[in-house]
Amino acid sequence: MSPQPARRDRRGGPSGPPRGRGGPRRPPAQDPAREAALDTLGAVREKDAYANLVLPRLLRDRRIGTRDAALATELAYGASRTLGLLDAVLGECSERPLTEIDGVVLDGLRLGVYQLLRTRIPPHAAVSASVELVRSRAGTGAAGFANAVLRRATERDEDGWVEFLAPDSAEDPLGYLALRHPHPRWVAEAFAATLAEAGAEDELAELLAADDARPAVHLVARPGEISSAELAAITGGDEAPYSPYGVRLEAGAGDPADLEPVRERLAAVQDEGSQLAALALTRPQIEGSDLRWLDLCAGPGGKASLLGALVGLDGGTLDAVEPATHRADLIRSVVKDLPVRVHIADGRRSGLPSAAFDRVLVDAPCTGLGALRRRPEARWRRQPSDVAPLTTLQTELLGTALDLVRPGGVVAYVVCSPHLAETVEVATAAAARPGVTQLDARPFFPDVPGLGEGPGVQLWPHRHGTDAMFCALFRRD
Ligand SMILES: C[S@@+](CC[C@H](N)C(=O)[O-])C[C@H]1O[C@@H](n2cnc3c(N)ncnc32)[C@H](O)[C@@H]1O
Repeated sequence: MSPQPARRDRRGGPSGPPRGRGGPRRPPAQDPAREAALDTLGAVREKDAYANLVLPRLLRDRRIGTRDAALATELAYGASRTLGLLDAVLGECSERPLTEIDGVVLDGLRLGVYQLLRTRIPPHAAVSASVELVRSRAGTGAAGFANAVLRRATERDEDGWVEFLAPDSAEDPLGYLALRHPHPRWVAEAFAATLAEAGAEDELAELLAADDARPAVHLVARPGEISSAELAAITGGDEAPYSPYGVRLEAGAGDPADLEPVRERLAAVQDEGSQLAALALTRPQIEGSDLRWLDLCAGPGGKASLLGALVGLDGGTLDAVEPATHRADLIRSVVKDLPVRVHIADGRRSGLPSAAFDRVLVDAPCTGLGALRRRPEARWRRQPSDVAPLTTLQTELLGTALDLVRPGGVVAYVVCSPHLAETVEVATAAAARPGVTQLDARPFFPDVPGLGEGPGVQLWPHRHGTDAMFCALFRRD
């Protein structure tokens, strides 16, 4: 069944106010969860803010209680993640183009459609709460418009809308899946290309579905301070399957920053894939000294903290380079009692001596397409044009790392992305340099299944429950 045509106003547009005009305002809605979610979407849209930084601050500042906080989180992160599907539904239900709808009204509509499609909130409650929210921010006329649009959105559930709006799954399977598990098409294409390289193209649906789910939180136990078994017992989590320092907590298990071992800096939040990539640098045997390690792109310090603790156990040191001052400050705060020296510098010209380091990590700036689960709005913000400048920087940073490592030493090139241009292509170009040998990284991810043909390792959310980290290892001859 196709949606009903929208009721038209005298100018021939759908009912509702023109941009920026509203009727008399009612007192603010008493709905702290939806208000916080709406303000989060507003900050993401207007200020390019990160939902997962804005919302926790709002919840704290407004002293929003646990139940409302859980609802606000579900709505703000869920709507940010599924934006492409929500806008496709709204595009069908509103005769006014979405670009002509006031931002705050559009965000209210997105939250409304999200509730209709993805929550158990009864449709009449989802519609009336969203309409009241719009009324409180944009007036009575906007509320009438929102009511008309959302009523049309109630005509189908999520499956119904996907079947109605998506391309035919036989003719355009990728386009279908990109709407079914909301991802921009170019991102789904990049994932499909990497899976196809590994002969695993049939895993795309599973990957996109995993990427569409709220991830578990992973903790890392600081080596020498606490074991993963102790950390799991204290936090009620489970020891991670692959990282000897990892603990997995249930998704939505509360704010991990409140956990005692995290407050006491015995543990930190770190995806298990990041732990594995950092550990891979430490595992290849090297001859001679092994006490001088370098993290060339270190902010905000997650891997520097793990590597600093490990090299410190043997009396060694880690140099950590980061050009952004505020991120260098974050590194300093997490490595306080570790043998780590922080340098504020561009990794390509840090002034550090060549051929001096035993092990070098290049955890390069990247598109972050491997961590879309954790950054709700990121998939819609990233653009294909972001890739080329990043691959240039990645190539330069990896080249510098290969100059800074000593003969016989090891370099790990790591990105949180499965995009072939950022992974295999950068690694292959580096391996072609004279005096550089790419190692098969798979043995340095012991007991991790599904690592493919090598020599690089690509982790996946649907296979490993980690972010889609890529790691390539090199030895300087
Ligand atoms: C993927 S993040 C590193 C994450 C970090 N290793 C961790 O585990 O917490 C990449 C970092 O590289 C930094 N960066 C950007 N350009 C850089 C450059 N030219 N040289 C060194 N670092 C750079 C970014 O500011 C960012 O902090």
